[in-house]
Amino acid sequence: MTRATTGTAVLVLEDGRAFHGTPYGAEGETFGEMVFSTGMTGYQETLTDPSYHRQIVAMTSPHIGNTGINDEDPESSRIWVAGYVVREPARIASNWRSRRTLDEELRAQGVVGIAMPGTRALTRHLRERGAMRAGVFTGPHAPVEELAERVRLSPSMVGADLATQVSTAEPYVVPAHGEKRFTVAALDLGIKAMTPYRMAERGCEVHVLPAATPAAEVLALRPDGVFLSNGPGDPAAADYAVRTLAGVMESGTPVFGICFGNQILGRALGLGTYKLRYGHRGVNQPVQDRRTGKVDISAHNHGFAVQAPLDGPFGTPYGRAEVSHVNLNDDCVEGLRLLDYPAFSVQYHPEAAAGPHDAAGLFDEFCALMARAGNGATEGDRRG
Ligand SMILES: NC(=O)CC[C@H](N)C(=O)O
Repeated sequence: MTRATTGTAVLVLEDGRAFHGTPYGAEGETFGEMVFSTGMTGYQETLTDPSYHRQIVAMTSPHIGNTGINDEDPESSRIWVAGYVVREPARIASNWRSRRTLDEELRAQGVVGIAMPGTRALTRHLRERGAMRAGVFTGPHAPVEELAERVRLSPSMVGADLATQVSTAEPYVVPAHGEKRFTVAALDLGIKAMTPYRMAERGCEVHVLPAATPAAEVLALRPDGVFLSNGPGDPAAADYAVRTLAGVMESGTPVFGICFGNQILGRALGLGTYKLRYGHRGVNQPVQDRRTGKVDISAHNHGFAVQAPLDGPFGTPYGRAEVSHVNLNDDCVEGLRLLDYPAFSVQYHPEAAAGPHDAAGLFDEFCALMARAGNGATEGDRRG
């Protein structure tokens, strides 16, 4: 049972706007970039997604915590969000898998949050004014203008290198389910557990590597393909990953990237990245494959995007490339495909944790790319 909400809490934005409510989760104070997620389901996956490191997440779905917390759905070993904002916490957690309440879990992991009636007003404010920093303060607090000043002193997301802070310290292997077909080297820039799982299901043995692993160490595994994961922070600050990818691409190894990985591939192609006004976070973003016209409803969590020409193929150091997918809400780049090199990437989340499974076929496409490149056990195991 969730405790009765007592006491006061306030959410303060860097522009001085304040929202009042009651404490939810741990008491104290926290700072981060204020973002909102429109997902109606999947709060457990959202909370444990390393891409949310240093972000305070507001849920637009008004009732959060209904199914409690289970031990199967976390996407990593801890909650990563810097703070949590909900409208109305569920008073009862009810699900056969539930082990404890969301409130208990937030408290146990020291995550400061607020329950407040104004989540709609907050979301509209961010949509109009754009992304900004925020702080949550529980208990008796200083005047709002003083708190806003402290928020303005907290670090910005622009220029933040965060992937190295969330990445695995040591490499580890996720074995293939059934017969092994491919060796995949996955650069962990903030990887979610479901991602290597989706590849393992397709016969990939996935070697998950720390974010700053140099190309020579990646290639020493003699991988059939290299995967670049999602991750937190500004892609413009992750030069080490761009360098690693450039080294990998000199070898001709197939590449697949998602989210942060799409941005890193974009940078390796010589493209720029920029901060979106307020980003895409949720499980119902319409993305169109420009080759087939097919629309996937997809899971998103990104605040930056790649700047690329939409009017046809363009030149890169690896031959021609094109924008493969666009978001139908705002036309932003949602995927890149190289035409003269076996590499592609998407800005969204085919691992679908949480979210619809429309884009799961992209993992099959990666396997097909590795098979076509003449790698993998299906082509005869040449590596002995
Ligand atoms: N989920 C992700 O990989 C996010 C990528 C990047 N940090 C962004 O906000 O755009």
